[in-house]
Amino acid sequence: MHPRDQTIFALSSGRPPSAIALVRVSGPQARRVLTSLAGKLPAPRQASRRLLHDAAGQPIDDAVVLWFPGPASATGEDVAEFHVHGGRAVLATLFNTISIIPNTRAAEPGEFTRRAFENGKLDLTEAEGLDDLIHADTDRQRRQALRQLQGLLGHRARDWRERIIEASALIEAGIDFSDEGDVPAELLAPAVDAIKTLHDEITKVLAAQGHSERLRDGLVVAIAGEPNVGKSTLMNQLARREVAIVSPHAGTTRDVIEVQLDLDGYPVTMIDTAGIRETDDPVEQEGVRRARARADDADLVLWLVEGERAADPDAVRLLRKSGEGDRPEGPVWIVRNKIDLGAAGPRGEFAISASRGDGIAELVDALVKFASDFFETTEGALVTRARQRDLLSQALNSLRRSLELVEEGEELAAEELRAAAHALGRLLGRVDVEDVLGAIFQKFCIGK
Ligand SMILES: Nc1nc2c(c(=O)[nH]1)N(C=O)[C@@H](CNc1ccc(C(=O)N[C@@H](CCC(=O)O)C(=O)O)cc1)CN2
Ligand SMILES: Nc1nc2c(ncn2[C@@H]2O[C@H](COP(=O)(O)OP(=O)(O)OP(=O)(O)O)[C@@H](O)[C@H]2O)c(=O)[nH]1
Ligand SMILES: [Mg+2]
Repeated sequence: MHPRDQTIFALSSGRPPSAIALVRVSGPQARRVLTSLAGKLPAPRQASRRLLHDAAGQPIDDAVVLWFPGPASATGEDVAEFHVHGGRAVLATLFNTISIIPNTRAAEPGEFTRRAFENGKLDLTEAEGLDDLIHADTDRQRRQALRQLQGLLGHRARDWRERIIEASALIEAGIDFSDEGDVPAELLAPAVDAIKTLHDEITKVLAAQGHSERLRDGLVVAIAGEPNVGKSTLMNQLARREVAIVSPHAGTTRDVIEVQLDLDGYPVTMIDTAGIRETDDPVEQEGVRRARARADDADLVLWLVEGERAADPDAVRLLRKSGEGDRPEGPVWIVRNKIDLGAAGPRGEFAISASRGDGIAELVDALVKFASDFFETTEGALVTRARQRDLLSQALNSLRRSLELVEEGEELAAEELRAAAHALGRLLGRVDVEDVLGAIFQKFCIGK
């Protein structure tokens, strides 16, 4: 039997033990699974309380079960759900009992969604949105993912694809009409207009993307500076817990330490690094190397200084020196720590006491403002991944070439339109799916 025809099951809720666990079953045997464990088939789409039994007739658990006959189910197949007590032994017995029913097996990551996709319940952009929604940590990430799950990009892409195919039909009709050589311009005018409008619309959607791809994994802010200035203390203050070791001993932090923060809905990865200095200790040298690398990649560096000392401009410049390629040097904020000891820095610096908490609220406000500027144009963005951006750009390039060709009355214009439609077909997962499906679904959670 083909793996696609097997009935799959998985724990769709979090790790046991949990108060309640949801086990989903999808495929042709879902009905049999449900009736053999829970007795007579419950009414479709209605919660029913049942005592579940194993193959020997022994009780497993007091449960709630649901029956979604296909195709009106999340996967498009027959689906059974078991809402059980989320203990390890309950789940082990439940899985055992299901798996001895022929043609059933444990689901692979993303396999439920893959089946939903294959049964036309969602397109590829919607499946990507679903995965993002499951991994969303902040409210803004959630809203962006939900827009995608609801098909906002998918609907636009479907509409563009249809209109491109129509324009290409117009051109082909024009070419057939003229027996030889050049196609009369007035015949092609409607197609030209249509292509121009499409080109404008796709350009706008791409331009409105902002940093939406970054909203998925967050803004990176690195805390850097010389040893012992209080970087780890600041990190703990921002994280509101003891993530990093603090000690009066210079060279305490060696590894790069990360915490995920939710700053007013903006996801921020805060990084604490080893104090940067010349050292003979090879372990510390490696720490300094990592600190430099991460700070160099960060979207923002908080450069911590203490006491009366001015920030060493050379050290700061060195940190951000490798603005190689097209990446500009990123911003650095000077943050003066330990102001409780009396030293006040020049204006334009942040002044804090990481250990007492002075100035932290102001620093956090500024970070929120920075994040909100960074993600400003992201609100409402429809494009959230490189895959989507690349395919839209390809469609756009093909449209532009087809416009040049059609204005010359060239037959090849239709070919370029077909390429544009093809790129949108790939975006939706209508064509050439095999190479992307594995890559997308294997990163999904089990049970989704
Ligand atoms: N218990 C439970 N909760 C869940 C899910 C689930 O599968 N089970 N979901 C899993 O993703 C999400 C809800 N998504 C769902 C999507 C489609 C259908 C469904 O039955 N669709 C049918 C009927 C549509 C209708 O009548 O509204 C269909 O599309 O034909 C159900 C849940 C989140 N919560
Ligand atoms: N008085 C005062 N002491 C502070 C403040 N912030 C940190 N310290 C102290 O400064 C020392 C160094 O703090 P850490 O946070 O470990 O410094 P670090 O920059 O992470 O040091 P390395 O990891 O070694 O580079 C500790 O003894 C802290 O308690 C502050 O605001 N005021
Ligand atoms: Mg430290």
